[in-house]
Amino acid sequence: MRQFEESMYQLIVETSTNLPGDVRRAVLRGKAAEDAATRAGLALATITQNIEMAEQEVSPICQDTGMPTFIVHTPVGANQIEMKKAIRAAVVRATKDGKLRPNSVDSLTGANSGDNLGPGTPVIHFEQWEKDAVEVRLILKGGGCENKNIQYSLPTELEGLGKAGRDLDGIRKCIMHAVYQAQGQGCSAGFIGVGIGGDRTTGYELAKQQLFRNVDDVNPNEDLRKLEEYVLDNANKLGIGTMGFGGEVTLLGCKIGAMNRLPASFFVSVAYNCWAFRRQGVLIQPDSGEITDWLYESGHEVGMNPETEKELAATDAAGTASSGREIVLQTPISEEQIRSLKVGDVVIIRGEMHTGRDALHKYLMDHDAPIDLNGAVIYHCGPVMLKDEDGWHVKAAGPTTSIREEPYQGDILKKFGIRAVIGKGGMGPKTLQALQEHGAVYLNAIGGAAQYYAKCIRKVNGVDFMEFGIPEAMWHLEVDGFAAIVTMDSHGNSLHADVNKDSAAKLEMFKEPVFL
Ligand SMILES: O=C(O)C[C@H](O)C(=O)O
Ligand code: SF4
Repeated sequence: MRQFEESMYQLIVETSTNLPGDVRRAVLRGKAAEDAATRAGLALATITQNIEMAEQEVSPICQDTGMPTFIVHTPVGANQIEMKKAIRAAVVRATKDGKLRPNSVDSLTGANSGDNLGPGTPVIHFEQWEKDAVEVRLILKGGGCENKNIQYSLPTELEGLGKAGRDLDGIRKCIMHAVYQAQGQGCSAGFIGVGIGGDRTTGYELAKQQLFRNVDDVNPNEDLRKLEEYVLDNANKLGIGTMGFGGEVTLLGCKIGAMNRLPASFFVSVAYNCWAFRRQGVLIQPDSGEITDWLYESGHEVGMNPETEKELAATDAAGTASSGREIVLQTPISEEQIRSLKVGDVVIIRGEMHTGRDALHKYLMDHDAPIDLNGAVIYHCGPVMLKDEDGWHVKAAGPTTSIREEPYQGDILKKFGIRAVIGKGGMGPKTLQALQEHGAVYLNAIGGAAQYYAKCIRKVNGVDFMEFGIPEAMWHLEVDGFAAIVTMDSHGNSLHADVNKDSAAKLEMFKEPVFL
């Protein structure tokens, strides 16, 4: 097994940087179904471009490289202890090389271990089988979409859908509701894995297992096949759209599995995965540890932007077409400039912005900021950063889910004079009110487009709070050409509130029984 560690390293790099062929095809199908001259069309064009960039740069598709989860099948007698050591070593090396973000955080102290090792991380499951080869599958599922997983206990009462009973139709309602409740926050358009039955733990495990199925496979169980097709067709009628911008494409894949349950329990567990659906697998020759086969079609075979130049032109056109306006904002930004912006405007940011997420927002509530934030732009982002003799470099830097900062954001805006917040998925009424009172905007960047945004960062001007760990530190970044869409303005308008309301109304269309 000399080569096993190297093989695991290759598996991690491939999974993090090169989206597999079946997933790419699903994204392309979504793009074809969406009107290019809309906000969702623009988002999909950015996503496809980002997928290409990640492959070319061999850098993370999304900065959140998730919870590395390895599922290993071994022949009887294989040394699992050695394999575990090799997997952990490969994880450490991939983290050092910027292919994985340091993502293992002490739940009590908040300390980041820095190398992705820690109690419970990475996740490694072993199972024996009677074949000669070793099989390793890896999924890198990010935190934002993980937060959108949901588990239902039937019978239950569902918002908009009424009673969901212990039958196929009750399951149908749960799945439709699961897609609705995720809105754009798990970086739709997404893929869902559903586990029917089991207990609370094995139900979620089964849901995650479904994510290892090929996007284009056909469920051998006739009832489940019908349900998968129904959900895929109908979830797209909810109008949530890519990034929750509204539109035709909300779901790209639906896979459902069933297992036995206890008489008293009936769980439907849903694992929501973003479009950055990173999973791969390899077959390993057990003596040498070398890779003999990849389990999913390589992304390399499925080009995302056959006519990149034309696409880019179309993207720019779409950006302006969606609102008719494209506005350059140079930091620091004045209140007057902000007040002139409306939902739908595309802004291009130039100057300095500052990253800040969970740890920083909590801190700023009762401390001073290390720099002057008057007129500043805060970016909800936990980047992948590497340091060499020339200083820090940004390897991946897309937005994180903003709603987590809802309890703090309004107060912090006012306290420090911040004029713009960039993130994804939108924020709630408290922030909307503060935007109006103080004169600020919420800008939605395209979730997962970590290479696309990293390219806009010209220089790392500095960093504060390194003690929070790389993703949570406050990075001061010099940007140019950083495009984002105004989705909440200073006049009380919120695209997110509108899409939420519209999709809630549409959800009610699915109230009547379908599977009797
Ligand atoms: O942690 C991140 O950078 C992003 C996260 O996956 C999210 O979707 O919010
Ligand atoms: S930021 Fe979006 S694309 Fe990245 S892991 Fe989170 S949910 Fe997925």
